[in-house]
Amino acid sequence: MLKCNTLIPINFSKEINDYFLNYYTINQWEEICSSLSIPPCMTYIRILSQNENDRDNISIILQEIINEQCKSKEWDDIKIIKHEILPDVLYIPIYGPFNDIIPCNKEIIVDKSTGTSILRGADIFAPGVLAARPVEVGENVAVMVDIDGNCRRGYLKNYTGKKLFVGNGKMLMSRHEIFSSNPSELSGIGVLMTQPLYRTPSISTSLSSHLSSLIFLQNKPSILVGHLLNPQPGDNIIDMCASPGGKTTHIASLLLRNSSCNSDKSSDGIIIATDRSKQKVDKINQNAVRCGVKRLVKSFVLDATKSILSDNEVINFNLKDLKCGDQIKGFPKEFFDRILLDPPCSNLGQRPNFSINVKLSDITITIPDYQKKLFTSAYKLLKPNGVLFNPAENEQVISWALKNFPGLSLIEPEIKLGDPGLVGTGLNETQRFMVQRFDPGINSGYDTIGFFIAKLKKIH
Ligand SMILES: C[S@@+](CC[C@H](N)C(=O)[O-])C[C@H]1O[C@@H](n2cnc3c(N)ncnc32)[C@H](O)[C@@H]1O
Repeated sequence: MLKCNTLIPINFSKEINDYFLNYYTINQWEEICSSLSIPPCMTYIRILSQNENDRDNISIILQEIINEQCKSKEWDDIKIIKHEILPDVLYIPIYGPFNDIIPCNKEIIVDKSTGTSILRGADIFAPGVLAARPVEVGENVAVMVDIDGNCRRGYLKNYTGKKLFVGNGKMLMSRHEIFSSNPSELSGIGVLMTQPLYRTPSISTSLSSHLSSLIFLQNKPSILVGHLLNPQPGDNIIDMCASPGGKTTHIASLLLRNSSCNSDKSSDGIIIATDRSKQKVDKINQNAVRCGVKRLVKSFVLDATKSILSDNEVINFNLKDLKCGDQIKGFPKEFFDRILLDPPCSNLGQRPNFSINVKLSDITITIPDYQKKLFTSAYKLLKPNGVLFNPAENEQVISWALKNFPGLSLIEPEIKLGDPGLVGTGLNETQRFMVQRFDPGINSGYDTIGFFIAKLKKIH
């Protein structure tokens, strides 16, 4: 039997531990560090139909696929569940860890992103296999993740670098088939995960079938953002950091649903989705097409830190002149009724993770400063009475915004699924209970990635 390391808590530097211990008890922080290395206990799925009754039908189709997978892998049944509060959400439990699995003698090595997908239920696509001793179709293998990224593709010997066991699988392709072509030319499942450390159906495999136009894999707090934004017919909405478009497409679906009684299609409203490169904007477009909301989504390349038109530029501005996919200069001040600002963050809350490389200065200076720059643009683009959503890095950015932008205030969220904001971060007691925090492994973060949401209104 091979001796294997299994998942261990994320190890942060002393300065990062000390920083977070200002806000969490030791027990809470240890729980967060352990939870970051394991998957959440649910996979969330947003249904793409605007008709909530379709959730039942989609749930039946999905359940059949899940039943087939469980049968073929000889697992107990796994039941899909309807979310009690979010009407367009289904979720599937992730069971584990199955620590009693005995690793097979032969092993293959996969990269970290493949390892992460395995822990969330995926089988292994052939390009994800980094190395293997000679192995044939049908053989069982232990699947190990290359933690330091040092394993060369196609390595033939026993890899002795740092590696972690994520389960056993069955080869659907031989070593020869996997390594005789370029990864870009390879496709299909190379290894079926028969005994993963965490057990849940592989929904991404199903996505290649007709289900891709019915469902969208998305984390629960991200789906919550769309519901809280609650787009209304006639609204001018912008999602300023939108790619790949998960939240944009959800907002568009909700707008379609909210406009369904409205026969005048020209007043449905509009969602502008911007990101900083053409490639990222193309991705938003692809998702808008897949989700059936292309009619409402106009996407452009725009640096959100420089998105306000000068007085001269405003004179010639006409939204209808802008061509989807183009680089644009920005928008007039106070142009939007609702703004979603989902800025880049430290990704500290993503899970599962094998290691996290983040510096304290990233969390306390670099990222908040960048978010503040983006926030300043968003504030200027917002109409008086407009609503701004900011899934920011943390409470400090929101507390800074409340002090620096007169007329801005937090709004009580209509749906609360998260925990209050942290103590000692600049928000007062009332404000703390108006933001929502999801900390991996703790209370509301038990079943999700880490996340933070604030809903603000510009009163004047
Ligand atoms: C957290 S992701 C957005 C995820 C997206 N809202 C979704 O739900 O699918 C942050 C995005 O911000 C974009 N971004 C970063 N800086 C930007 C800038 N100055 N202008 C526009 N987009 C920017 C990144 O390219 C990235 O796609």
